[in-house]
Amino acid sequence: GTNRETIRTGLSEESIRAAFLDNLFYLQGRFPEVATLNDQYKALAYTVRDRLLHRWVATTRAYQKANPRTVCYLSAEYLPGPFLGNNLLNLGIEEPTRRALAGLGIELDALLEHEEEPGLGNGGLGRLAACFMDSLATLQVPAIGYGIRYEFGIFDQVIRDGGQVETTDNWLRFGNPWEVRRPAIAYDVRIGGYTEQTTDAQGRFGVRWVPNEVFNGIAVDTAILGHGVNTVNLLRLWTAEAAEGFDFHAFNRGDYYGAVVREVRSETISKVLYPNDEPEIGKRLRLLQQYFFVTCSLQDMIRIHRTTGQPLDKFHEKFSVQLNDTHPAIAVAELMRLLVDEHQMGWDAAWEVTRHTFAYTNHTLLPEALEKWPIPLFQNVLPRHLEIIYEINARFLDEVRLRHPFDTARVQRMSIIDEAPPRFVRMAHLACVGSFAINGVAELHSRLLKETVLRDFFELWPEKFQNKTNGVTPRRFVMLSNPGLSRLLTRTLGAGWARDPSQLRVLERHADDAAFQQEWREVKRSRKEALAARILDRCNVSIDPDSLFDVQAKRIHEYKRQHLNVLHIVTLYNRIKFNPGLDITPRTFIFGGKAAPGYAMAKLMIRLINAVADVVNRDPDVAGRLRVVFLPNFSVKLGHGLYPAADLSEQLSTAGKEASGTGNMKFSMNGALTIGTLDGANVEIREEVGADNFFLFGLTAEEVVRTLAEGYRPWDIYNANLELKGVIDLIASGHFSHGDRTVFQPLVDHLVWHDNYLLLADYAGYIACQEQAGLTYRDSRQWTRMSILNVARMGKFSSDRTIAEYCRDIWRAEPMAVDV
Ligand SMILES: CCc1ccc([C@H](C)CC(=O)N[C@@H]2O[C@H](CO)[C@@H](O)[C@H](O)[C@H]2O)cc1
Repeated sequence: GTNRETIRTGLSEESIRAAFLDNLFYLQGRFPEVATLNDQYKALAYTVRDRLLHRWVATTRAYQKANPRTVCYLSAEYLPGPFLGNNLLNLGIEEPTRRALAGLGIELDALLEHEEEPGLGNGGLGRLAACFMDSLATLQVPAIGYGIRYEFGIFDQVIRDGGQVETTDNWLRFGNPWEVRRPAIAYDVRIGGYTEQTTDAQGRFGVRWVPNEVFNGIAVDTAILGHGVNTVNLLRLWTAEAAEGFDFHAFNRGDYYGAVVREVRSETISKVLYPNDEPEIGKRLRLLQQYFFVTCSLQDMIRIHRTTGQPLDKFHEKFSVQLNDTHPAIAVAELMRLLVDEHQMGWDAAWEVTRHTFAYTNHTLLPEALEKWPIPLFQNVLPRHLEIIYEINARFLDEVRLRHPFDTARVQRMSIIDEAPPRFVRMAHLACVGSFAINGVAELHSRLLKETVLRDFFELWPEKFQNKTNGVTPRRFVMLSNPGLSRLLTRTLGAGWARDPSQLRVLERHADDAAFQQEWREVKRSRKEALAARILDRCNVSIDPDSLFDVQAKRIHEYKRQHLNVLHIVTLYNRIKFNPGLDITPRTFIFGGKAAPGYAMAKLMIRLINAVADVVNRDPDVAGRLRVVFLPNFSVKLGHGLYPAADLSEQLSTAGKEASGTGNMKFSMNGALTIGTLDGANVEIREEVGADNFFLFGLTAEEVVRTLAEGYRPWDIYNANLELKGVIDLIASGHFSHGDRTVFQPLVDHLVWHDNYLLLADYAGYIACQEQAGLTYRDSRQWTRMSILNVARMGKFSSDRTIAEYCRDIWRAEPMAVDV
């Protein structure tokens, strides 16, 4: 006789079971005997969603009442991962739910496995946004995440004949129980057209923008529940629709295409995620996507602000808006347009509000990744914004000239407009001029930003520059992904570590305790066995859980140097071929990662990994001492099984190229040791865990610059290092490509003649460091000690610490408890 109340909100096994059966019947129209896996999953998802909803409503009500300062995160990408497991964890009902379902003969893990994840991002930047949303809610900071609800996310990767094949990510085919469509929250999005001067009744000059196309942005909301709190923050993603859908008149004229063309054109805006993690110049749809979600988000913030009754010139006191890289940077011009054109604010007053509203995070130093839009395209899509940007730029350059008279070169370098034909809008410059804070995502990266790509801006505004070293949420990446480790930590330290990871330090005193070490190894072992089972099932490759699991999982990119990892594998292979009795530490090399579809060298790197795997895995001389696996379709969900099972985490980027990295943190938090360069957050991980507990190799960022500046000749290294020459020649010989010497020629040629990312320069150091790691692994007492110390000292890399710093130093936002 559970009453209505508990069926919707009860957290007990009984009420969850009752609610599940209720939803299976009333929402899925099924009874248990005929329910499909998807029916069961949806019924459970709605059951869990119900238990979020009253917290969601309570949070919204509390925010309306208290009108707190609110953080708005503008990101073109979010990689939240599957929701069910994380919501069960944050509600603290995983066990009662598992029992409730078991009572009906249903495996919770089967439903967790069934869930499609929203792949609305490419990699690090998108996942960081999701970790930030988890920490903002867990720290009870009022926040809204704004983005795009792509109908098709990052492609699904299939490996066919050793190569990557992209297939459409139809993640919404079964619907999405976690989202709530808000048709009443819709905004006009104007595109193209022209502008004209106007004078209003009082004779005041203004500008009218006459667009040649208008469509709508509709809000689709997802609840983001914090861990162990009542706070539910909003992830508001915009979907595009035609202002007027079906054109009946066209239909009556028999012009059926005409009847639907507007619908099709507008829907295209939020149809698909751009699968590249570096910009492609001049993609009109990409600019449309960026403007689309920015204007809907700013219009939504202005609507919320007006409900508080506060005047618009206090907008920046209500909202702090973070620009997640330059992708939303058009927001600086759009807020000016809304304040000046739509709300008749004077330019100066509007600029005061704007420059105190935005803060900008840079996520990459790669020059080719800094977005700039050709002016003709910009003029065509956003004519009014171009005028506003010209005005912002004119006033900005006046300030630069004041500070640096006669320094025309500096003025040209700093201008938001790149005068090189066809002339471009530099989005990073617009972001810097329109923001009160600019930050990098790791100490080294933030320093290099000030010394290189944003040096001029640092010299002009040193007070704007900050560092905010990235972090990851320990909820998804330890508690959810590694419950065995989580239980061992809680039994040893109490449960406080999940909310305050600095408590992990207490583990140091257990690092040499034999019994604890044994438990520690069993936790890792069980995850390695689970991953081995998954790899056997997915890739039909059997791997030995006793071997050293050596893992590199991240987007495929030359600066991340997956091919340096392959050079090590072929080196070991050659050593075995040369001396079959060689006593090496058995290793299993596991790769995961997608390549941008248009990035030929990255796709060739995937081909090389699979080609080497084919040969090494069935070469009798190797006799199982080496195994190579490319795990297809790396995603947040696949990461759940990978991070806890790794012994060694590969962080091989050329120093100065990886802004931070976040996978490095997830591996280390799960007890993997890191082999890496002094790049990005590796530097700080090594500082925290101790140099003795980190396998370091490679040139430093300064040495990289010097080596390239002094004229780098990889050919000489190739010829001087016989083992390296043997490795490269074997690849070039076609040994891994059925004798076909042409397949990997481009990669080999690039290495020995250009090697922009200094693989050959770092090769010898890397191989020696790997030998060290292999030897250390044999001393399991020493290895386990290092593993325990790594976890003990990873507290800094919780995204809670990162978010607390953003709140203190940039957003000036305070936590606000919510009672239900
Ligand atoms: C326009 C295409 C595009 C898409 C994404 C990006 C991102 C900036 C790439 C990215 O994901 N950067 C990664 O951001 C992480 C979070 O801060 C860092 O940890 C990684 O080092 C950085 O490569 C650039 C260009």
